[in-house]
Amino acid sequence: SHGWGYGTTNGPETWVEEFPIADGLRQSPINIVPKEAKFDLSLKHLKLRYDSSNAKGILNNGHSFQVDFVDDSDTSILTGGPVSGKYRLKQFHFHWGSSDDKGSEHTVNGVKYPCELHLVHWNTKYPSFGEAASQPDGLAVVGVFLKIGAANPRLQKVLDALDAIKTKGKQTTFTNFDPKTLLPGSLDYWTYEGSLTTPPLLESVTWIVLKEPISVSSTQMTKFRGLHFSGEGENPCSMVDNYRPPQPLKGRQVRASFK
Ligand SMILES: NS(=O)(=O)c1ccc(C(=O)NCc2cc(F)ccc2F)cc1
Ligand SMILES: [Zn+2]
Repeated sequence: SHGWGYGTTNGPETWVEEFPIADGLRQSPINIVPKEAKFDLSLKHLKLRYDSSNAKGILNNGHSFQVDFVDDSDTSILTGGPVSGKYRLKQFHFHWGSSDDKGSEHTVNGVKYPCELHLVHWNTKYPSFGEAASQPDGLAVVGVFLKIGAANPRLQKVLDALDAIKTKGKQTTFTNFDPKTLLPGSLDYWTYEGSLTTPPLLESVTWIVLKEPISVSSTQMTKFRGLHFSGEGENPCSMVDNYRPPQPLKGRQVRASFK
């Protein structure tokens, strides 16, 4: 069947047919222009408190791979930053390119990074992720750029698990992992009101994009590219270029937590 994807016949330009919100007023990702971002003194520092024992499993969902977390208690939460209340970590995943010159969803002054990490959190004022995902203040996603440089040892445990989830639908246990180890030294961020970057493209995300990238080596990037969009026994289709291009700002203000 012809589910959404990133190919020529089911890619981002076609999503509006089934998900008309694709042309909505607060779509993501966007191009971030640092000079046009407004420093906002009222923005608090980002507080991320994660419990490594909440890591549960790692899954190839046919669009990316994600590391899922136990989210039945407030042990891995995001507070502060641009949000009020507590947001629980649900999963993290990545978007990447077929070559090192593209792959991120957000861009900075039009520059694409080879990869972008998304840490997905939901507002605990709602009973579940699914409920929160349909509310304007339901989700908070922290975006982290990956830049080609020295191999990043913090990524290794994730990358070593990919051989076990090569094809769509495969999953395996993934425990004792603290996603804080994937964050850069500075938590300076840009923030704006946006959406999920994949269908159903719901406009429920407060985006928190960190200014400082983390490193990844070209060799490590080839590990991401070894995954398949396709299932076992199907025509093999490399999982690459699973990014949506930047969307119109439509009057939104991007704020900066730093000068
Ligand atoms: N790239 S991103 O960080 O913007 C992003 C984060 C999460 C999801 C997601 O959970 N999709 C499935 C899904 C969406 C719902 F809205 C409700 C349930 C559900 F499983 C999609 C995109
Ligand atoms: Zn994402």
